[in-house]
Amino acid sequence: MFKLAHFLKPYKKEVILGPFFKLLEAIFELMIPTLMALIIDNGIKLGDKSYILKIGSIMILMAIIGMGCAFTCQYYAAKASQGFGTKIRKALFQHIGTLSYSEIDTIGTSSLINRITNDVNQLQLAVAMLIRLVIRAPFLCIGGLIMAMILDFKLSIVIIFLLPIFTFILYLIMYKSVPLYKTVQKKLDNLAQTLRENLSGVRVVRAFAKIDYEKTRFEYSNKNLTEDMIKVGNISSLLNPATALITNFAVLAVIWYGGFRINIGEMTQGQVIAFINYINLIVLALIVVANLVIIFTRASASAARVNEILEMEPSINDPSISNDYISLKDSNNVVEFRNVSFYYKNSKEPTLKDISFNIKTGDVVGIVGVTGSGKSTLLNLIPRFYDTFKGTVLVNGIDVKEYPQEELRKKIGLVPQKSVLFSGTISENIRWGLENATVTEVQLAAEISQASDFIEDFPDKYNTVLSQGGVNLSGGQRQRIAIARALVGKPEILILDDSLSALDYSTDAALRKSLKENIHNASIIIVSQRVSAVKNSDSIIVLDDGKIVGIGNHDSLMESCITYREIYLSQLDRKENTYGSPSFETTF
Ligand SMILES: Nc1ncnc2c1ncn2[C@@H]1O[C@H](COP(=O)(O)OP(=O)(O)OP(=O)(O)O)[C@@H](O)[C@H]1O
Repeated sequence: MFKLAHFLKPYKKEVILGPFFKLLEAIFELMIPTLMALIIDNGIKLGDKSYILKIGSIMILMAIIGMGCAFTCQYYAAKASQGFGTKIRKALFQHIGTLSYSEIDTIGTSSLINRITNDVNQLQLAVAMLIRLVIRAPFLCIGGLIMAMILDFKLSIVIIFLLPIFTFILYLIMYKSVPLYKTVQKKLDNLAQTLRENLSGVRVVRAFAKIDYEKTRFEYSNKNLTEDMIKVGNISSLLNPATALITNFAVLAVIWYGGFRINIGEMTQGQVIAFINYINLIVLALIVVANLVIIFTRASASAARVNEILEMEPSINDPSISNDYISLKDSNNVVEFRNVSFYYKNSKEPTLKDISFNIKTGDVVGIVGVTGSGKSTLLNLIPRFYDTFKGTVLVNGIDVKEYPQEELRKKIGLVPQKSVLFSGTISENIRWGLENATVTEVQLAAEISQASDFIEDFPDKYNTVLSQGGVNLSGGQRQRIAIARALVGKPEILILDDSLSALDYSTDAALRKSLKENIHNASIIIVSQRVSAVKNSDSIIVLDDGKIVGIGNHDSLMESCITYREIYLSQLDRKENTYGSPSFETTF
């Protein structure tokens, strides 16, 4: 937790003054039982109304000042803890932005969300408690003991006996419950993961009639978490009855021994009542201390999870020296792979094995291969979402590792397999590709991507608001907006990762024709499961199990590459059966 302390720096004043005001309140609170004793012994007993009024007024005044102190402390605690949380959330968010896919894969998106929300909340709570109670509770405990000793030293032996028994019980409860809190945190991650998958995939869940299966999965995670929570709750619930029992025994002992001492004139009734109040004060303060330990233990587990992210070094960094020369074109090969091999962190087998090929300026290159053969992985190496294990990826003849990432990615227009749009209008979504794009540029990109027709049909046209990332659009419409977003930045390399899959054959063909007619300076890489989508490309790369098994144009591959021929013939049969004739296999 100490590693996160610097986030509290801007709140030095609040962190110092908050506990100070709480301490003042505690001092007033400590004096109340003694003043009560005075009222009983000197006011009520002697029937001295003016004395009762005088001391009563002092008590009321102290209560009002105490309230003011408590309020001020509360204000400082809220300001510091909320500010602290906001700063950590911001730092986490920014740092996650610098991490590569590899680190994000390792932690998992749900866990990242949980850490930014739930874990930061735990830390906020700990800071609020630190300001409000960390000094007050021990002060009340020790102060209560001193006041009781001043009141009557002999009777305070009861408290001296009470304290170790009470501390032992607290220790037992915490010993059992604290490790469980750490497990609970992990199980919360699992629950969030299940929930996230379920909610984001709600359509698939329904389409596959998997509601019952998902229900069982959710119930399992939920039950798992609930069981641990109940265990923690059961253990913690022992605290109150155990405390009450011990306190009541202590009060009994005070009344018995105190009564005896009143009889022999060594104590007054007021003092015994004040003594009982001090016992309650000490016990309550001890319970607060126990809760503080629990809160801080949970917070330290959360702090470790937050620190894990903040200390995670991004595996992909910009080069340390500035490479001004990279704006110059260095080669005829826009993209080149030289003996590239790649592993995912958690896999034993390489996903890509010794890949070499090059793409010339203005070329249209298709990549085909069965599912899982490594097509998307290969594409992800071009914008350097991952680093190669062996070999080099070059863009314009320069190793991608020598580019500042932003510079490199500006050259590339990527349309991912799953079209991700953001809440906002259609034009805002397209402008993601080029912030300052003019209306004409946005419209042109939409026209090339065959999106303009359906956009114009919406009453608000380009100002149509996409709710929740475009759930109000069809899959094909989302894909076309994603393509327009990639096109508007006029990339040097346009990558379509199976991003025409949701289009019908005629729109697919029209889109490819439009790309060919309008995009002249860019090289285009098209990954597709459909051979028809890449058949007329300048060159086609055939991937099988992470290896290139063929490169060439359609005709040469039909002759030389068995895998390509098999894929083509299997699709030809299917298409003829389904659509009658392969008449849309035009353009590239
Ligand atoms: N983030 C990841 N972590 C670990 N393994 C991964 C990851 N992404 C993909 N893989 C694995 O790498 C292999 C290649 O996956 P990739 O997505 O590149 O295939 P693909 O050819 O694009 O498949 P598809 O046509 O189905 O999209 C698969 O075996 C997959 O399980």
